Parts: sequence; C-alpha cells; structure tokens
Amino acid sequence: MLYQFEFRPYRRQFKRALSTSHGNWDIREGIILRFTDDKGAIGWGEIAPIPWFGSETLPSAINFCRQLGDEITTETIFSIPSKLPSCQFGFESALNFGFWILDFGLKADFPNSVESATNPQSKIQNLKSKIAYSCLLPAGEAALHQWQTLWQQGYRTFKWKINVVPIQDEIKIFAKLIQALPTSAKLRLDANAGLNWSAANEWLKVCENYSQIEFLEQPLPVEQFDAMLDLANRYSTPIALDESVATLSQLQTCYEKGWRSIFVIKPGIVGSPRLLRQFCQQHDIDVVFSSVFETVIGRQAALNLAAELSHRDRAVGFGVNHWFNEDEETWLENLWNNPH
Ligand SMILES: O=C(O)CCC(=O)C1=CC=C[C@@H](O)[C@@H]1C(=O)O
Ligand SMILES: [Mg+2]
Repeated sequence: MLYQFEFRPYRRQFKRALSTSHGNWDIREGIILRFTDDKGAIGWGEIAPIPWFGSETLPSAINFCRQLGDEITTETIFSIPSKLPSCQFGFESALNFGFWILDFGLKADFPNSVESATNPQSKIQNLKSKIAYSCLLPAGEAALHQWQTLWQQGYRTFKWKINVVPIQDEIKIFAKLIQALPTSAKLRLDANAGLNWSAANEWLKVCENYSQIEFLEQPLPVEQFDAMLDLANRYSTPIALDESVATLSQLQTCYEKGWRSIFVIKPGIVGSPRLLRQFCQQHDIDVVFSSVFETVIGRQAALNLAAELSHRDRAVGFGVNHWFNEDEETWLENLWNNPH
C-alpha cells in the first residue's frame, strides 16, 4: 500500500520544567507525521524521542523522515530498523486510520477514547479491564500543595520523582505527603536510575511501612540489573524497571534475565507496536504504560495500545497535568498550516 507522506518537526516549551534526577527537561521536541491514502483518508503519527532513555535522537529521526521523500509504503514502515524505535512507533501508529483529524476537529472512531484521554477517572474501554490514570506530581515540596487539586479532579494514583533534593530532606517531605494522602491513594516513586545501593535500601525500608506505595521505579542505573533483582527479592514494595526496559530489545533481555516484577512501557520509545503486541501476548508481564509527554497524536496511539495490552488494574501514566500552554488542536492546526 502506498501513502502520501508529510512531516513537521516541532518544539514545545513545557509550562513547567520537569525536574528529575536526570536533570531538568524544558522543551519537548518531536515530529508529527501525516499519511494520506488513495481515497484521501488521513492517518496521523508522532515521533517523540527520549535519547537519554535510549531512543534515537531527534536529528536522526528527522534525517530518516527526510530521506523518505513524499511517499511511503507499508513495506518500508515495517522494515524501519530497531535503532529507530520512536520512528517505528510513529510510522506504525499513522497506519491506524481509525484515528484522524477532520478540519482539526479531533475525532477518533474509538467510542469516547478522546474523552478518556483527558478525564482522569474516565475509563478507556478495552476487552478485559478498564484503566484509570496516574498523574505526575511536581518534585519536592510542591507536591504537598498540588496533590489535593489533582485528587479533586479525580486522580487516585500519583507519581513523585525522588532523588531531586537531598535524601534526608526528601524523606521528610515524603513523610508529610504520605500522611496527607488518603489511605485509598496510590503513590509511585520514580528515582530515574539516580540512587545508589545504600539510598535505594533506605527508601525501600521507608516504603515498607506504607501500603499506599504502589512501586519504586528504576531505583538504580540500568547496568545494575542484578542489584535491582536483589532489591525486588528483599522488599515487599514492588520495583518497576523503566530506563532498563526503554526499548523492546531491553524489555526482552530483562525478561530473559528473570525480571518478573513491574515493567514500565513507554509506547512512544519502545519501538514497533506490532512487535510489542507480539511480546505482550506471548508473556504475561506486569505492565505500567507511561507517557513520553507527547502530543495528543502520540498519546492517543499509546493509549490505544495500553487499552489493548493492559490486563492488570495498573493506572496508566498519562495523567494530564497540562504540560503545555496551548490547546492541543490549536497548536496542531498552527503547526500544520504555518510550518516555520
Ligand atoms: O509515567 C508517568 O507517570 C508519566 C511519565 C513520566 O513520568 C516520564 C516520562 C518521560 C521521562 C521521564 O521523565 C518520566 C519517567 O521516568 O517515567
Ligand atoms: Mg520513570
């Protein structure tokens, strides 16, 4: 099958820089793809790399798009190399013509799927279960002042970045946060690979006292897999791998090396949805789907995958904390009609 192909690189300033133990992240850069088939139907896709997680860089994705010219076939799409995982995701997603934009009035042929993309407690319909949303809290003390607003919006699961301030101060803030949160709330801690063995044990000893802690995400660097496997066996608080399983080949490797706790999957950078589907159908793994702070195009494609492949009641990390200032559709219309 042959499609007309167009693409637009984009840059979007976050409303608030994202503080993680990787450092601060201010700008989301990516590429929006548009396919048009021989009947004029339109398919949209998004390439949203996170190089420091192990995906390709934006320049390499742009170079890949440039060398394609203005036509593309399904054969080309399904032969995109695994060294371009965000491109694999973006191009395969654009083939899903069930989701299109008519005159920039966002429309999808999944009942209520767009509505569910913003309402935290709405449920994405899927075959086996319904999914709620988790929302990222601001790092540090700010979390104490933000969680109530998000709770009133309907969120019941929150994620809080740790290793952003010195550990003793952070544990004091954590104690205030966990005391303030209702007992029915769930809290995820994300260290972004920034702890050492001693600090990881210190955090896990603290977490042991609180049933609201759903998991500790990526406590140690990617190369310390054995140590994380050891932690997973020592404590009752589950460990979730994120940076360690950023691409499909890493996911397969960690599974083969015996990981059976939680896998955080970021569809936007993991690679081919077709190959991910095969892996998740072959292995009954405990998955949390997570955003790459993409636009509504990549988000909807990722949520459709999450709805299809989630089969445990794990909230998806796509809570809308309004990362960007502009309204999505206005932004997209401007990007497409006024390419700079
Ligand atoms: O998973 C979520 O709840 C939201 C997404 C999220 O936390 C992240 C997205 C992209 C990069 C990281 O800063 C961060 C993560 O480490 O999971
Ligand atoms: Mg993470």
